[in-house]
Amino acid sequence: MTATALAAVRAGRTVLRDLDFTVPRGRITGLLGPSGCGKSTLMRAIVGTQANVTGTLTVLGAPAGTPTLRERIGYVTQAPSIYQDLTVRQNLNYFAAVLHPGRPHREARAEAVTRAITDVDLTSHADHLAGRLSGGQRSRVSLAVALLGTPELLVLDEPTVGLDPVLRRDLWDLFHTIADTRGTTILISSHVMDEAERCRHLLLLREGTLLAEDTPDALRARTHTETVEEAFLHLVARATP
Ligand SMILES: Nc1ncnc2c1ncn2[C@@H]1O[C@H](COP(=O)(O)OP(=O)(O)OP(=O)(O)O)[C@@H](O)[C@H]1O
Repeated sequence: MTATALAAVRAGRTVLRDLDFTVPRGRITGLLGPSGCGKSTLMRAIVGTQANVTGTLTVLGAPAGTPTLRERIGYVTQAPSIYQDLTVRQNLNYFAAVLHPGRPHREARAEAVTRAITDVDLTSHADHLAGRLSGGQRSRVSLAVALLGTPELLVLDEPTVGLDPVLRRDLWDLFHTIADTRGTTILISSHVMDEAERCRHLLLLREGTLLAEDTPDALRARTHTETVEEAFLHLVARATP
């Protein structure tokens, strides 16, 4: 994925400006920055749902928003997008039917559902109501929905927000497994800087502009800091006159 001179305007205000970056394929890229800096807007631009975007944005070789990209991208928004009054399997059956409707696809659908439930390690909860699951389990159901179409690109908007450290670690292990075993490109946003250490590539965003694009190691090395959080603060201080 590459962006050149990417900008976005929301309600008359420029919320992304002059972004140039590359997201490498088959790896985990972290989109990090404080609340309100434009992470969700950028993700919406990438999946093609954001209005008033200018510049060039190429996703999986096609301009962002191209209809054929829809089934090649899995997108998990911040707000839970699953039905609380359905079980985990019923939720997935429903979304699988939207993706591949019709009787001829029935077997493939059932297989895809079972695989997605296994992928996110929820087999033992498959028949539990989504509304009775913990926050972390619900996040995993949303992720399973996104995995149904075997996407080449997964866009995950703050998937670990509000989760305890153990669940966060488990989810990150899952993201790495998905990237490593399937070559899926993953873009994950977070405002928690320590999550940056788990990414292969980083985009640091602040007030709609890109503060840095680098690997965590290179970022720490060139700012002479120990953590990405310190590196971020160092770069903010340098950028503020
Ligand atoms: N529906 C909207 N209409 C107008 N402006 C909006 C809308 N949603 C967000 N914004 C503005 O766009 C800017 C970027 O918001 P965005 O949601 O992309 O940030 P974010 O980094 O994802 O924040 P958070 O981490 O809190 O979700 C903010 O200044 C916000 O006020």
